[in-house]
Amino acid sequence: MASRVKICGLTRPEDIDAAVAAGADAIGLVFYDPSPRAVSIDLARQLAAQIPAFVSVTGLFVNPQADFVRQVSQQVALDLLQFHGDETAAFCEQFQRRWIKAIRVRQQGQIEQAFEKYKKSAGLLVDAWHPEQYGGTGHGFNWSLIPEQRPLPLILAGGLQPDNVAAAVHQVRPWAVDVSGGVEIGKGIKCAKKMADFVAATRSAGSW
Ligand SMILES: O=C(O)c1ccccc1N[C@@H]1O[C@H](COP(=O)(O)O)[C@@H](O)[C@H]1O
Repeated sequence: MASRVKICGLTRPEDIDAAVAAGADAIGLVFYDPSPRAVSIDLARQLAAQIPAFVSVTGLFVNPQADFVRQVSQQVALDLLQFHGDETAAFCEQFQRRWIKAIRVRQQGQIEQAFEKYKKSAGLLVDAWHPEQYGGTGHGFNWSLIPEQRPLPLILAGGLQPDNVAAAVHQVRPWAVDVSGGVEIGKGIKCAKKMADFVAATRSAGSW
């Protein structure tokens, strides 16, 4: 198996084209207003329409109102919902869409508990813990907290960049890696070269 690549927090049409050309398997659009990477529904609809078949589109939410998730889902061609806040499993399940849950890791045993709590998800995303931010911090965490036994696909995020993603893939062997800040030249402004280097470095880590 080889780790898939999701690039998150795109806000510009040219960055979508560059991410697709780089070989990203999935693109993430942020629907969380405080984020500098947040997109409006109108912009998201345009960006999603640019994405070709077999590259999936994920919508990222943080503690959203259910009506807002429904409104976005009706208007934007999303393949997957990503919940990055304190949402319960029951909340995430209500939309008749495939979903993944992100957790912010800071202690032993937390990931094992989340596998159980979110067992109906399509994957568990593990990100760095931060006292004030829900994600997109550019910080990593101690990968040795990640268990070998994984009842769900594990998506590794948090501070990944072209220079460390191969080591991350070697050590963790995640189903997928997810990057935002590590391929940017400014918040929400992606760099085509960094995205290409990130995908190439992930692929260079090989398969197992
Ligand atoms: O990108 C954001 O602004 C964001 C805001 C709130 C929650 C999550 C967010 N992004 C996700 O965070 C991880 C790690 O990002 P980074 O690579 O460390 O910058 C990733 O899944 C982003 O999609």
